[in-house]
Amino acid sequence: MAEINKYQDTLKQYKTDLKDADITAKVQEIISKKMAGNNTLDVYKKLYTCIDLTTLNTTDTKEDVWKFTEKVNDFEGSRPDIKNVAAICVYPNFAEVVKEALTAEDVKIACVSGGFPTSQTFSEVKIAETALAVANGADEIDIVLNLGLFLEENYEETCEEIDELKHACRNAHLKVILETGALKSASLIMKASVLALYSGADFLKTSTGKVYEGATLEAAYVMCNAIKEYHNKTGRKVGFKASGGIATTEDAVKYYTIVKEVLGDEWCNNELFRIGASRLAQNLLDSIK
Ligand SMILES: O=C[C@H](O)COP(=O)(O)O
Repeated sequence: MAEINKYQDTLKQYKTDLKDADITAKVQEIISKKMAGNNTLDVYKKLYTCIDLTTLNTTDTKEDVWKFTEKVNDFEGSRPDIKNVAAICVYPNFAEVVKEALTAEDVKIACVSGGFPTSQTFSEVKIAETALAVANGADEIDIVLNLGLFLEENYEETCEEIDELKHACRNAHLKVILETGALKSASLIMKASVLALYSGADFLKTSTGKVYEGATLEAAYVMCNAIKEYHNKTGRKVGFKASGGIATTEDAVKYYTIVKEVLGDEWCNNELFRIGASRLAQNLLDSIK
């Protein structure tokens, strides 16, 4: 009971009864007033460096992943005015392939893990999968919040599982995917954000890009506000990753605008802001021509 109260008490420190209509209005105001100022070549170039270049296909082969990695290698130095993507994001069984193929500097290896994309498996399996991904070269691990536990308000087990996975990450960074398309309401997204933040997440990530609706600006706004409030209370900076369905330069600039307005310039770099995307990179390059 004491443990259950611990998580309820943590949630009480944050305003979690949010009205969806208020969030939508706030997002529209930010985009209409601030987005135009971010439609610049410098922002497009920065956005390129914030991409987690993703291939998460059921049909991915070692050869596909090797070629995917070679494209990132080939980009290195081909456009001296643009730095490379932040990371290559693959299924955990391909960490080793990326590690072997990757020659581009400063590009991280990110692996989805923990029973991605559903998180519906044994904690032991999630821990083993995560530990193996890290042992095989992953610098970053993207797991999905256990939505079943969260929605039945079993916050203790929800948080303990994240904490255990954080330990399995060792020095790798942990991104916690809230799957906001399944949570839907701003209040649930805020609660899930707070619990993930207090369980050791290094990044909050919106979506898996599978089954449910991907990132929305409203979810991004709520999550960035949670990160901001958490930083004000604790001093710890946690990153934000938007993912799922982000394909155009316009989409990317919109998310950048939300991050910049809520969290400030300090968050507008690939240490604290990522976009997970399989189709965005070429569109951004076309906008920079
Ligand atoms: O985390 C990354 C997402 O799965 C990518 O989604 P996407 O294929 O819609 O860009």
